[in-house]
Amino acid sequence: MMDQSFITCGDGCQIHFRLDGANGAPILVLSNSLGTAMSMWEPQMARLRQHFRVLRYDQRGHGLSDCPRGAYSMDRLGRDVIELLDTLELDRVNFCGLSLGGMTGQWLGIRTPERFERLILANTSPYMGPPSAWDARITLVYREGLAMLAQASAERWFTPDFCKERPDKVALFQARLAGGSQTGYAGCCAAIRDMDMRPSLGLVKVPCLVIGGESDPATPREHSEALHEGIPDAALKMLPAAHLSNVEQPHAFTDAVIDFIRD
Ligand SMILES: O=C(O)CCC(=O)CC(=O)O
Repeated sequence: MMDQSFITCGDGCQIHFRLDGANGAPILVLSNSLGTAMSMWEPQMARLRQHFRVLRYDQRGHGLSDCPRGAYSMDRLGRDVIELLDTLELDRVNFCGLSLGGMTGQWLGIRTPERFERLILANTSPYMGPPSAWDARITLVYREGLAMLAQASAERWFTPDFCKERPDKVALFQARLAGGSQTGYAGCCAAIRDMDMRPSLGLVKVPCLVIGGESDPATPREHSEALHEGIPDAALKMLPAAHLSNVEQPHAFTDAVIDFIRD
């Protein structure tokens, strides 16, 4: 198996993945948010690869992974990870996901806790209703395209101070969003729309670190607190950031991940 390649999932969808770091080091899987791709983890990679064999993948509908038409589900996004681990013959791993990636992480913690040593659930939520808001976003994406979302998304992803200080980074993430697949973005919106993991959080029998953003308008503090309170073995760390806290606070985010897994 090459360090960068594709697996084919049970439904025929190809998932793009990449491995970095020393063979034999503990495995850390990184799962991206809506409208990004594995490149969102660049701020973490220099340090994470010193400690872990890092397995990044593009969520279906994003990056180089396939973008099947229609509504995706959290069940399907979770199975993508399990099929990736099975194909790479990885029995037990650590997992860190942000937002959509963290929702995938919750599904994994509920359904397949035996495959995970530790879970990091960043800037995420067990429920992001109302469903009508997601239907409206899906309609907008198909009607207007992803570039239309760039301004509003940047305002949820980054604080005003960060936008002033790092317009280059903000522009990069906006360009990546605009260059993504409408079909894939809309498919993942449907998975979030149909998700409600609140009743099942007690089944997450894996030690978790919940990371929240103090200024995150997409998944605000109460969402992080709901995870912290609902998952039996969870710690909470709030960072001074908006939604993409790993980009806005790269050092604090990376420290939190390394400290939690190596604890
Ligand atoms: O970021 C995600 O993965 C889902 C939450 C969301 O829609 C963030 C945003 O673009 O506002």
